[in-house]
Amino acid sequence: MLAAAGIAPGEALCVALSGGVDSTVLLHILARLRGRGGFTLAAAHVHHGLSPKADAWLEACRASCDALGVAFHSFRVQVRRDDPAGPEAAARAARHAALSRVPCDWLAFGHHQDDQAETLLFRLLRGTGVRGAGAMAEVEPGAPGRLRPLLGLRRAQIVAYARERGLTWVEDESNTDERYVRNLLRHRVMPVLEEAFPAAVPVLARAGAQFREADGLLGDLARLDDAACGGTMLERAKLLLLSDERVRNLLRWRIRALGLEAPARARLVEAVRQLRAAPEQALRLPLGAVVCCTYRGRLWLEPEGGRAVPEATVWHGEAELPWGAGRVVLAGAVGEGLSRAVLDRAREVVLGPRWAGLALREGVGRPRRSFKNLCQEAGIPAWLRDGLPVLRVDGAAAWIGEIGVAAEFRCAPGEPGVVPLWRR
Ligand SMILES: Nc1ncnc2c1ncn2[C@@H]1O[C@H](COP(=O)(O)OP(=O)(O)OP(=O)(O)O)[C@@H](O)[C@H]1O
Repeated sequence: MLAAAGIAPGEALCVALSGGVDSTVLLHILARLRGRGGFTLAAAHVHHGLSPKADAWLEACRASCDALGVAFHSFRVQVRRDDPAGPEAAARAARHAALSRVPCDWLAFGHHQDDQAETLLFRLLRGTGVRGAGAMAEVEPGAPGRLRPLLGLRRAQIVAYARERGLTWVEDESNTDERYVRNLLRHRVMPVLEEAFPAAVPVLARAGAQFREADGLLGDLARLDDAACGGTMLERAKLLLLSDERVRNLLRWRIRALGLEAPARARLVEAVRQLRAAPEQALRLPLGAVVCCTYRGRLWLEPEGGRAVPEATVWHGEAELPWGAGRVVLAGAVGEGLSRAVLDRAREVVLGPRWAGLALREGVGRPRRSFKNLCQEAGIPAWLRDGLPVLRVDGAAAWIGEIGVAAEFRCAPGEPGVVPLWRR
């Protein structure tokens, strides 16, 4: 398995050592393989301070490492018992954050096949999608990567190994809420399941591997659909040519690519329904941590609560300026856009957001219209207005993204001009 993970000679492995039987056995096996595997070995223990035995666990881990000549790291983390996520989840988050600071190429965990089967069942019963049903992978590339070399072994095999070799380990007596449900599953449900289906554990573990494979394929499909729909800003019309399932899969994939949790299925179902029901309309569809925005044939995701209003930048003739998550390209042209001569004569040209009292005259002889009126007429929804780029020339609005150029700045036929293009 270590070879299959692509562990190169000289790479640093670190066992996440709780002091329980699983990670203690893992430590012993890896210590024996050290010479042949060509990797360096260390272990790290996280002291959560939740149990009165926490100090003893840390010392037991240190002693196991000393006996094997394995470098030992320990971390003390603060876990609030009243954490809104619950002490178990808070401890897990703090533990994983601490472990990811260990200077190593791979962290090795002691999860085994019974853990895998329980994880899958637990997640299915709590409600999960294909991603969650994939449970735990043997190899998770990353920095550091994660390995679970014991995933193919049953708990009983691990305990038998530990007994045969006279290893000592500590027992975790914690019984907080989530543990309680997990323990119920482990001690009451699994034995009944195994009585009826003797191969329940390996079968469930295999199902996890199949879900993981399916999840990988869904990711591949989303990547293809994303590219076909235009990449960064999706083309709504192309997106709607896909089946509902593929649109949902693509949105889910995009949300995860932002490092966020995918929303509940019902939310995605509703969002896709609304996208189809009003294919022309500007929409803001809540999807948990993000909002799916559509406007004029484009579709994109924004953080919930909207994006920060982009900052103003002075223009010194650059070909483009950053604007929020996108940019404004200022392309040279003839007889089009803003008059180059007028811009060159200006004391200051700034790309920034709208300001109070902003108004613009679209044509010679036409009245100056307020920003609000211009937006209303152009059908620009209120939620999009703070994010519109405005080119301000000596205090006057010369161009507003999605609206256009002011009459007094417009380039005459045959004259050199500058055409601003907002690329999101
Ligand atoms: N306090 C700890 N310090 C270091 N490693 C730990 C600690 N607790 C658990 N681990 C590592 O995590 C593995 C799984 O532990 P356990 O089953 O208790 O955690 P879990 O909460 O079910 O899993 P996970 O943290 O992956 O969600 C252990 O075999 C061990 O490798």
